[in-house]
Amino acid sequence: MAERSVMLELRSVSHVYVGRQGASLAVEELSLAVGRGEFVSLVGPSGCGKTTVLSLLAGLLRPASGEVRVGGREVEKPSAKVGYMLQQDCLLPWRTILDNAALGLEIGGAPAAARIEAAGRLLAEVGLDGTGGRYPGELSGGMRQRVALARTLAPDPEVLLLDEPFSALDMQIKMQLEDLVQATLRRLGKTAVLVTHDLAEAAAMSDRVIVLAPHPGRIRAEIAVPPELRRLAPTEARKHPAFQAVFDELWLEMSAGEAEGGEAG
Ligand SMILES: Nc1ncnc2c1ncn2[C@@H]1O[C@H](COP(=O)(O)OP(=O)(O)OP(=O)(O)O)[C@@H](O)[C@H]1O
Repeated sequence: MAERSVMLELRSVSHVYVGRQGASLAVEELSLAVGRGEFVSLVGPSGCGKTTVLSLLAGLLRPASGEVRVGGREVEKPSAKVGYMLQQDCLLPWRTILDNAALGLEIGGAPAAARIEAAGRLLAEVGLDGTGGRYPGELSGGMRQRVALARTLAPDPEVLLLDEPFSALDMQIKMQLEDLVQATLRRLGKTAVLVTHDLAEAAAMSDRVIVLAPHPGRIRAEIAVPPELRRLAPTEARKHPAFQAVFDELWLEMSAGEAEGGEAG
Protein backbone atom coordinates (compact mmCIF):
# COMPACT_ATOMS: atom_id res chain seq x y z
CA MET A 1 0.00 0.00 0.00
CA ALA A 2 2.79 2.43 0.96
CA GLU A 3 3.88 3.21 -2.61
CA ARG A 4 0.35 3.67 -4.01
CA SER A 5 -1.72 6.86 -3.87
CA VAL A 6 -4.90 6.57 -1.85
CA MET A 7 -8.02 5.96 -3.95
CA LEU A 8 -10.66 5.20 -1.28
CA GLU A 9 -10.74 6.53 2.23
CA LEU A 10 -13.01 6.28 5.23
CA ARG A 11 -12.02 8.68 8.00
CA SER A 12 -13.57 7.88 11.40
CA VAL A 13 -16.85 6.98 9.74
CA SER A 14 -19.92 6.07 11.78
CA HIS A 15 -23.29 5.13 10.33
CA VAL A 16 -26.62 4.95 12.11
CA TYR A 17 -29.75 3.30 10.69
CA VAL A 18 -33.01 4.70 11.94
CA GLY A 19 -35.94 2.30 11.78
CA ARG A 20 -39.13 1.39 13.63
CA GLN A 21 -37.05 -0.14 16.43
CA GLY A 22 -35.17 3.14 16.86
CA ALA A 23 -31.61 4.06 15.90
CA SER A 24 -28.86 1.46 15.60
CA LEU A 25 -25.17 2.10 15.17
CA ALA A 26 -24.07 -0.07 12.20
CA VAL A 27 -20.43 1.02 11.96
CA GLU A 28 -18.45 3.09 14.42
CA GLU A 29 -15.35 5.24 13.91
CA LEU A 30 -14.16 3.16 11.01
CA SER A 31 -11.01 4.30 9.21
CA LEU A 32 -9.66 2.61 6.13
CA ALA A 33 -7.55 3.59 3.12
CA VAL A 34 -7.37 1.64 -0.14
CA GLY A 35 -4.60 2.40 -2.62
CA ARG A 36 -5.15 3.03 -6.33
CA GLY A 37 -5.13 -0.35 -8.07
CA GLU A 38 -5.34 -2.26 -4.80
CA PHE A 39 -7.69 -5.23 -4.28
CA VAL A 40 -9.07 -5.30 -0.72
CA SER A 41 -11.61 -7.75 0.72
CA LEU A 42 -13.95 -7.18 3.65
CA VAL A 43 -14.90 -10.24 5.68
CA GLY A 44 -16.66 -10.62 9.00
CA PRO A 45 -19.70 -12.16 10.65
CA SER A 46 -23.16 -11.40 9.36
CA GLY A 47 -24.30 -7.93 10.40
CA CYS A 48 -20.82 -6.46 10.95
CA GLY A 49 -21.39 -3.71 8.40
CA LYS A 50 -19.72 -4.96 5.19
CA THR A 51 -22.54 -3.88 2.87
CA THR A 52 -22.94 -0.64 4.81
CA VAL A 53 -19.27 0.17 4.08
CA LEU A 54 -19.80 -0.50 0.35
CA SER A 55 -22.96 1.65 0.32
CA LEU A 56 -21.03 4.49 1.97
CA LEU A 57 -18.22 4.20 -0.61
CA ALA A 58 -20.81 4.13 -3.42
CA GLY A 59 -22.51 7.29 -2.11
CA LEU A 60 -25.77 5.40 -1.55
CA LEU A 61 -25.58 6.25 2.17
CA ARG A 62 -24.15 9.33 3.87
CA PRO A 63 -22.26 8.79 7.11
CA ALA A 64 -23.65 10.12 10.40
CA SER A 65 -20.14 11.35 11.13
CA GLY A 66 -16.72 11.15 9.54
CA GLU A 67 -15.72 11.46 5.91
CA VAL A 68 -15.82 9.18 2.87
CA ARG A 69 -13.47 10.04 0.00
CA VAL A 70 -13.01 8.61 -3.48
CA GLY A 71 -10.07 9.87 -5.53
CA GLY A 72 -9.40 12.54 -2.88
CA ARG A 73 -12.91 14.05 -3.08
CA GLU A 74 -15.67 13.70 -0.53
CA VAL A 75 -18.48 11.41 -1.70
CA GLU A 76 -21.84 13.15 -1.72
CA LYS A 77 -23.82 10.97 -4.14
CA PRO A 78 -23.33 7.99 -6.46
CA SER A 79 -21.01 8.66 -9.39
CA ALA A 80 -19.85 6.90 -12.55
CA LYS A 81 -16.38 6.71 -10.97
CA VAL A 82 -17.61 3.86 -8.78
CA GLY A 83 -19.17 0.68 -10.20
CA TYR A 84 -21.16 -1.76 -8.06
CA MET A 85 -21.55 -5.47 -8.76
CA LEU A 86 -23.94 -7.65 -6.76
CA GLN A 87 -24.72 -11.32 -6.18
CA GLN A 88 -27.73 -10.99 -8.52
CA ASP A 89 -26.79 -10.11 -12.09
CA CYS A 90 -29.89 -7.88 -12.46
CA LEU A 91 -29.88 -8.32 -16.25
CA LEU A 92 -33.00 -7.08 -18.04
CA PRO A 93 -34.54 -10.16 -19.74
CA TRP A 94 -36.03 -8.21 -22.67
CA ARG A 95 -32.74 -6.63 -23.70
CA THR A 96 -30.01 -8.38 -25.68
CA ILE A 97 -26.68 -9.12 -23.99
CA LEU A 98 -25.08 -6.22 -25.87
CA ASP A 99 -27.85 -3.84 -24.77
CA ASN A 100 -27.57 -5.10 -21.18
CA ALA A 101 -23.82 -4.55 -21.20
CA ALA A 102 -24.40 -1.03 -22.57
CA LEU A 103 -27.08 -0.08 -20.01
CA GLY A 104 -24.89 2.02 -17.70
CA LEU A 105 -23.53 3.96 -20.67
CA GLU A 106 -27.04 4.54 -21.98
CA ILE A 107 -28.16 5.88 -18.59
CA GLY A 108 -25.05 8.08 -18.59
CA GLY A 109 -26.10 9.53 -21.99
CA ALA A 110 -23.28 8.09 -24.14
CA PRO A 111 -23.97 8.15 -27.93
CA ALA A 112 -25.18 4.86 -29.47
CA ALA A 113 -21.99 4.15 -31.46
CA ALA A 114 -19.78 4.63 -28.39
CA ARG A 115 -22.08 2.43 -26.29
CA ILE A 116 -22.00 -0.41 -28.78
CA GLU A 117 -18.23 -0.17 -29.22
CA ALA A 118 -17.50 -0.19 -25.47
CA ALA A 119 -20.06 -2.89 -24.60
CA GLY A 120 -18.80 -5.15 -27.43
CA ARG A 121 -15.18 -4.65 -26.40
CA LEU A 122 -15.94 -5.48 -22.77
CA LEU A 123 -18.00 -8.55 -23.67
CA ALA A 124 -14.92 -9.79 -25.55
CA GLU A 125 -12.75 -8.89 -22.54
CA VAL A 126 -14.85 -11.14 -20.28
CA GLY A 127 -14.81 -14.02 -22.79
CA LEU A 128 -18.29 -13.47 -24.27
CA ASP A 129 -17.40 -12.51 -27.83
CA GLY A 130 -20.24 -13.46 -30.18
CA THR A 131 -23.02 -13.50 -27.55
CA GLY A 132 -24.15 -9.87 -27.93
CA GLY A 133 -27.31 -10.74 -29.89
CA ARG A 134 -28.54 -13.34 -27.40
CA TYR A 135 -30.85 -12.79 -24.40
CA PRO A 136 -30.11 -13.33 -20.67
CA GLY A 137 -32.50 -16.31 -20.49
CA GLU A 138 -30.27 -18.20 -22.95
CA LEU A 139 -27.13 -17.86 -20.77
CA SER A 140 -25.80 -19.83 -17.79
CA GLY A 141 -25.44 -18.17 -14.36
CA GLY A 142 -21.69 -17.76 -14.83
CA MET A 143 -22.12 -16.19 -18.28
CA ARG A 144 -24.78 -13.84 -16.93
CA GLN A 145 -22.42 -12.71 -14.18
CA ARG A 146 -19.76 -12.04 -16.86
CA VAL A 147 -22.29 -9.80 -18.63
CA ALA A 148 -22.88 -8.01 -15.31
CA LEU A 149 -19.10 -7.50 -15.04
CA ALA A 150 -18.96 -6.07 -18.58
CA ARG A 151 -21.92 -3.77 -17.78
CA THR A 152 -20.21 -2.58 -14.59
CA LEU A 153 -16.93 -1.91 -16.42
CA ALA A 154 -18.46 -0.24 -19.50
CA PRO A 155 -18.72 3.29 -18.01
CA ASP A 156 -15.01 2.90 -17.12
CA PRO A 157 -15.27 3.32 -13.33
CA GLU A 158 -12.03 3.77 -11.39
CA VAL A 159 -13.35 1.68 -8.52
CA LEU A 160 -15.32 -1.57 -8.40
CA LEU A 161 -17.35 -2.52 -5.35
CA LEU A 162 -18.13 -6.24 -5.41
CA ASP A 163 -20.82 -7.46 -3.01
CA GLU A 164 -20.59 -11.27 -2.99
CA PRO A 165 -20.68 -11.47 -6.80
CA PHE A 166 -19.73 -15.17 -6.91
CA SER A 167 -21.76 -16.57 -4.03
CA ALA A 168 -24.68 -17.86 -6.12
CA LEU A 169 -22.43 -19.85 -8.48
CA ASP A 170 -21.23 -23.46 -8.50
CA MET A 171 -17.69 -23.92 -7.15
CA GLN A 172 -16.01 -24.48 -10.52
CA ILE A 173 -17.70 -21.50 -12.21
CA LYS A 174 -17.04 -19.38 -9.14
CA MET A 175 -13.31 -20.13 -9.30
CA GLN A 176 -13.17 -19.40 -13.04
CA LEU A 177 -14.88 -16.07 -12.42
CA GLU A 178 -12.56 -15.21 -9.53
CA ASP A 179 -9.62 -15.62 -11.96
CA LEU A 180 -11.37 -13.64 -14.67
CA VAL A 181 -12.41 -10.76 -12.42
CA GLN A 182 -9.01 -10.46 -10.76
CA ALA A 183 -7.13 -10.60 -14.10
CA THR A 184 -9.48 -8.10 -15.75
CA LEU A 185 -9.34 -5.60 -12.89
CA ARG A 186 -5.54 -5.89 -12.74
CA ARG A 187 -5.18 -5.42 -16.48
CA LEU A 188 -7.42 -2.35 -16.39
CA GLY A 189 -5.74 -0.98 -13.23
CA LYS A 190 -8.99 -0.77 -11.25
CA THR A 191 -9.27 -0.41 -7.48
CA ALA A 192 -11.56 -3.03 -5.94
CA VAL A 193 -13.31 -3.78 -2.66
CA LEU A 194 -14.83 -7.24 -2.39
CA VAL A 195 -17.32 -8.30 0.28
CA THR A 196 -17.36 -12.05 0.76
CA HIS A 197 -18.21 -14.74 3.29
CA ASP A 198 -15.70 -17.05 1.63
CA LEU A 199 -12.35 -16.71 3.43
CA ALA A 200 -10.49 -18.73 0.79
CA GLU A 201 -11.82 -16.41 -1.90
CA ALA A 202 -10.66 -13.38 0.09
CA ALA A 203 -7.20 -14.87 0.63
CA ALA A 204 -6.84 -15.93 -3.02
CA MET A 205 -8.02 -12.72 -4.67
CA SER A 206 -6.83 -9.88 -2.46
CA ASP A 207 -3.78 -7.78 -1.71
CA ARG A 208 -5.18 -7.20 1.77
CA VAL A 209 -8.09 -8.55 3.81
CA ILE A 210 -9.93 -6.50 6.44
CA VAL A 211 -11.74 -8.47 9.14
CA LEU A 212 -14.66 -6.58 10.66
CA ALA A 213 -16.21 -7.25 14.07
CA PRO A 214 -19.90 -6.59 14.80
CA HIS A 215 -22.06 -4.47 17.10
CA PRO A 216 -21.07 -1.93 16.16
CA GLY A 217 -19.08 -2.69 13.00
CA ARG A 218 -15.39 -1.92 13.38
CA ILE A 219 -12.05 -3.20 12.11
CA ARG A 220 -10.84 -6.20 14.05
CA ALA A 221 -7.77 -7.13 12.00
CA GLU A 222 -6.02 -6.33 8.78
CA ILE A 223 -4.13 -9.11 7.04
CA ALA A 224 -1.67 -8.42 4.23
CA VAL A 225 -1.51 -11.23 1.68
CA PRO A 226 2.17 -12.07 0.98
CA PRO A 227 3.57 -11.00 -2.42
CA GLU A 228 4.16 -14.58 -3.57
CA LEU A 229 0.38 -15.16 -3.45
CA ARG A 230 -0.59 -11.77 -4.86
CA ARG A 231 1.35 -12.49 -8.03
CA LEU A 232 -0.78 -15.55 -8.79
CA ALA A 233 -4.22 -16.09 -10.24
CA PRO A 234 -6.65 -17.08 -7.43
CA THR A 235 -6.87 -20.73 -8.54
CA GLU A 236 -3.06 -20.97 -8.41
CA ALA A 237 -2.80 -19.01 -5.14
CA ARG A 238 -5.07 -21.60 -3.47
CA LYS A 239 -2.45 -24.30 -4.25
CA HIS A 240 0.57 -22.30 -3.01
CA PRO A 241 2.23 -23.41 0.28
CA ALA A 242 1.83 -19.88 1.75
CA PHE A 243 -1.94 -19.93 1.25
CA GLN A 244 -2.90 -22.00 4.30
CA ALA A 245 -1.25 -19.60 6.76
CA VAL A 246 -3.27 -16.66 5.41
CA PHE A 247 -6.45 -18.71 5.52
CA ASP A 248 -5.74 -19.84 9.10
CA GLU A 249 -5.13 -16.28 10.27
CA LEU A 250 -8.41 -15.17 8.72
CA TRP A 251 -10.22 -18.11 10.25
CA LEU A 252 -8.85 -17.29 13.71
CA GLU A 253 -9.85 -13.63 13.50
CA MET A 254 -13.30 -14.51 12.12
CA SER A 255 -13.94 -17.09 14.82
CA ALA A 256 -12.92 -14.63 17.54
CA GLY A 257 -15.22 -11.99 15.98
CA GLU A 258 -18.12 -14.45 15.79
CA ALA A 259 -17.62 -15.42 19.41
CA GLU A 260 -18.15 -11.72 20.21
CA GLY A 261 -21.60 -12.08 18.66
CA GLY A 262 -22.59 -11.79 14.97
CA GLU A 263 -26.17 -12.09 13.69
CA ALA A 264 -27.49 -15.46 12.62
CA GLY A 265 -27.32 -16.12 8.88
N1 LIG B 1 -31.81 -0.54 6.18
C1 LIG B 1 -31.48 -0.87 7.42
N2 LIG B 1 -32.21 -0.46 8.49
C2 LIG B 1 -31.86 -0.79 9.76
N3 LIG B 1 -30.77 -1.53 10.07
C3 LIG B 1 -30.01 -1.97 9.07
C4 LIG B 1 -30.32 -1.69 7.69
N4 LIG B 1 -29.37 -2.26 6.90
C5 LIG B 1 -28.52 -2.88 7.74
N5 LIG B 1 -28.89 -2.72 9.02
C6 LIG B 1 -28.20 -3.21 10.23
O1 LIG B 1 -26.86 -2.68 10.21
C7 LIG B 1 -25.91 -3.67 10.58
C8 LIG B 1 -24.92 -3.89 9.46
O2 LIG B 1 -25.61 -4.41 8.33
P1 LIG B 1 -24.85 -4.83 6.97
O3 LIG B 1 -25.90 -5.30 6.02
O4 LIG B 1 -23.98 -3.72 6.54
O5 LIG B 1 -23.97 -6.04 7.49
P2 LIG B 1 -23.21 -7.17 6.62
O6 LIG B 1 -21.92 -7.40 7.33
O7 LIG B 1 -23.15 -6.76 5.19
O8 LIG B 1 -24.19 -8.41 6.82
P3 LIG B 1 -24.36 -9.74 5.89
O9 LIG B 1 -23.03 -10.44 5.92
O10 LIG B 1 -25.43 -10.50 6.58
O11 LIG B 1 -24.75 -9.26 4.52
C9 LIG B 1 -26.71 -4.93 10.93
O12 LIG B 1 -26.92 -4.95 12.33
C10 LIG B 1 -28.02 -4.75 10.19
O13 LIG B 1 -29.08 -5.40 10.85
